[in-house]
Amino acid sequence: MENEPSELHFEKKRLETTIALAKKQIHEAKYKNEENKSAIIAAKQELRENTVHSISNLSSSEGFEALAELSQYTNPITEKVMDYEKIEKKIATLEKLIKSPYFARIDFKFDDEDEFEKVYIGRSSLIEDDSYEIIVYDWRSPIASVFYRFALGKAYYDAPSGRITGEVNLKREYEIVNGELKYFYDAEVQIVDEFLKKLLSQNTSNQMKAIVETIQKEQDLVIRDMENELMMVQGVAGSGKTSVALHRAAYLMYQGLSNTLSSNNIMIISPNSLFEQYISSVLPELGEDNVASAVFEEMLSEILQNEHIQPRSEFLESIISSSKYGALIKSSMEFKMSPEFLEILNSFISDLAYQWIEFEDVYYKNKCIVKKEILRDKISGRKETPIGMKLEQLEEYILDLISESKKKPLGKLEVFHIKNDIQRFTKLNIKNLYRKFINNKEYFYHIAKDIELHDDIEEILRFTAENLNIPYLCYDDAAVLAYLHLKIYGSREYINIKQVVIDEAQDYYPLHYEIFHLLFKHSKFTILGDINQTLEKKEDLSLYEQIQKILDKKKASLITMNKSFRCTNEILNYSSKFIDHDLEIKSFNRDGEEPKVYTSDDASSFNHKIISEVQLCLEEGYETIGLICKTAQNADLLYESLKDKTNLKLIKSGDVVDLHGVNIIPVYMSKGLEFDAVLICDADSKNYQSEDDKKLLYIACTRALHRLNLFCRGEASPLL
Ligand SMILES: Nc1ncnc2c1ncn2[C@@H]1O[C@H](COP(=O)(O)OP(=O)(O)OP(=O)(O)O)[C@@H](O)[C@H]1O
Repeated sequence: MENEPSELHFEKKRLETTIALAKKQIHEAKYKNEENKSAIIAAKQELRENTVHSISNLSSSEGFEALAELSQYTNPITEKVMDYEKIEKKIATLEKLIKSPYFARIDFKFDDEDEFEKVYIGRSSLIEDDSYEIIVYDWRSPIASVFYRFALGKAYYDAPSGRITGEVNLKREYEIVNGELKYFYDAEVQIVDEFLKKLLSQNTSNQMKAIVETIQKEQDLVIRDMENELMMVQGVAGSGKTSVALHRAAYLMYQGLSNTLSSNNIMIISPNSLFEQYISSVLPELGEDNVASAVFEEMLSEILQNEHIQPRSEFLESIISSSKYGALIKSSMEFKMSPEFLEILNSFISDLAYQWIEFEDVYYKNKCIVKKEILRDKISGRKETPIGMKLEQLEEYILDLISESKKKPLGKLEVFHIKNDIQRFTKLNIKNLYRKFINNKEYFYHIAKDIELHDDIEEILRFTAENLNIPYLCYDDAAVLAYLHLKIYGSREYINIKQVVIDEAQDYYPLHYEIFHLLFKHSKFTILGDINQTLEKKEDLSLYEQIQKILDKKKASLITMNKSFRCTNEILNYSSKFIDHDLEIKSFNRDGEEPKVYTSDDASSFNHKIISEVQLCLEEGYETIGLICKTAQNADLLYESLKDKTNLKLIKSGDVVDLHGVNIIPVYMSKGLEFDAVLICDADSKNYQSEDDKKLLYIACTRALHRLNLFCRGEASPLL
C-alpha cells in the first residue's frame, strides 16, 4: 500500500529531526566522556603521587587517618568512573536508537485538552535536553500501554498520578531500518495482524528476539502488572510465555528507576543452561543487560556448597529411556517431591534436637561445665530460629561458660580446640543425618503413621538408601538435601532479590517451590508454565493453586494465554491431538503444509528419508532445523548413522551451541526452544506409547514454526 505523499513527507522529516537530535546527543555525550576520561587519568595520577605515605601507613596505628586521606582521593574517582559508565550506556542506547528510533505512533487527546498529541513509541526514550520535551516515549512508559491495549476511540492509561483518560484517533506503525523509513501504515485499516503474520512467517533466529513492536493486549496485561505479589500464566506452547517473562523483567527494571529496583534485584530462573543461553540476548536487546539469571540445578549446587549433583538431563534420561530403574526413579521422585514427604521431613527436622543430635556433657580440665540436657533444652525453644543457627549460638554459649569458669578470656588456639571438640554435636552433617533417617525404617513409619504412603514405599526407601552411598547426589535427593539445608541453616544468599521470574513452571515439584519460598521469602514472583508440557508427570490447573499456597502470596492472579504464535495452523492442529481435547488452542492463522508421517522398514531407507527431508528444508531456506529424538541415547544413534551424510550438530546437556543449521536434540533439551523445521526422528511404536509419551510428542511437535514431519523405523506409534 502506498503512503499518502504529504504524510510520507511529514514522517520522513520527523524521522530526520529525531535522528539529528539523537546524533547531537551522542556527540555531546562523547565529548563529555572525553573530559571524564582525562579527569579520571589526572585524578589517578594525583592519587599515586599524594597517597604513597597513606598507603604505607594503612597497617600502622595511624591507619584510620590514612584511610580517610585515601578515600578523599578515591571517592571522586569512583564518582567520575560511575558517571563515565552511565554516559557510555547512554551512548550505546542512542546508537541503537538512531537505527530505528520508534516503531509506532498514537495520536492521543487528553480529556481536558483540545489538541491531539503525537506520541512516538520506541525501544528507549529520547528527551530534548533543554525543553525536556519527550520526542520518543519508551515502550514501557505508561502512555505507551494505550498502543498495546486500545483500538481507536476512548482510551486510558494508569500513570503514577492516577488514571488518565482520553481518546486515540490514530495508531500508526513504522518499519525503519538503518535510519531509513521503509513504510508505515495505520491500524484503522486492520493491518496490524498482517504485519505480525509477516513477522511470524520469517525464519526464527539462533536466539530469542524482542517483540516490543507486536506485544498483544493479554501479554501486555501480564508484562505491566504491578498489583500482584504472584503473577502466574498458564499458556499453551508458543503463546509467548518466555517472551512475556523477559519483557516483564525489562518492564520491572524500568519501573525500578522510580522505586529503587535495580538489576541485581531481579532474577530469572531457567530450567537448563541451553535455555538460559537461548534467552540471554533479549534483555540486552531491550537495553537491560544485567538482570541476574540462574539455572535451577546450579542453585541447588550452591546451596549444597558444590556437592557433586547428578545433572537434571541425566536424571530425565534415566526416566524417559525406560531404563531398568525408570519406573522406580519416577515414583521415588514423585514421592520425595510431594507434600506428604514434606510433612515427614518437617517432623524429622522438629525431632532433630531430641532424637538425632547426640549432645554430650562438656568438660574443661576434667570439670563438667555443662550437662547435655541443658544444651538440648537451650535449643528447644525459639521455633522461628533455624536449628543450625541455634547450634552456632550454642557454641558461643559454651565458650562463654568455659571462659567464666576459667575467669579469663580464652586464647585463639584454645577456642579452636574447644570448637573442634564440641562441633561433634553443634555442626550437623546433613547428608549423614538424611542417610540415617532413610535407613531408620522404624522411625520413618512412626512419623509417617498418619500419612498415605506410596505402594512401593519400601522400594523407594531401599533405592534412596543405596543412592546415598554413591559418590554423587541424585537429582531428587539433591533437592531434598537443599530443602533440609535451608530449613536447618536458613538462607541469606538472595536477600536482595525482589522479583523472581520462573519459566517452565510445570517442571518443578512442590518441594522445589518450597525451596523457592525459603530462598526468596520476601520477593514477588512471576511464574509461567504449561500443564501440557510436563516431562513424565501429570499436571492440571491445581498446580497453580498449589504454587500460590506454597509461596504464601495473598495477592495473586492466574492468566491464561491460549493463542499460539509459533506454529502454523496445520502444525498446531496436528499437535493438539496429543493433549486434552477440552483445551481450546487458537493459532495465529498462518498456513503451511500438513505434517506427514513416513515409515521405513530398513535403516538405509529410513536414513535416506531423513537426509532428503533435511536437504529439502535447506533448499526451502529454513535456517534452524531440529531433528528431535525421545532420548539422548536415540539422538546419539541417529547422529552416528547420519554424521557422514550431512552437516549435523548433536546437542547434549548443558552445551553451548548455535542453533543455526541441523541439530539433533533429545526432546527434553528442546523444551522452550524453536526451529523453522522439525523432524521427529523416532516416532515409532517402540518409543511412543504411553500417556507420558503423548506429552513428549506434544512438546516435540510444537517446537516447529513452519514445517513438521515425523519419521518411523518400523511400525508408527499408535499415538500418531
Ligand atoms: N506478541 C508477539 N509478537 C511477535 N512474536 C511473538 C509474540 N508473542 C510470541 N511471539 C513469538 O512466538 C514464539 C513463541 O514464543 P515463546 O517462546 O515466548 O512462547 P512460549 O509460550 O514460551 O512457548 P513454549 O511453552 O512452547 O516454550 C517466539 O518466536 C516469539 O517470538
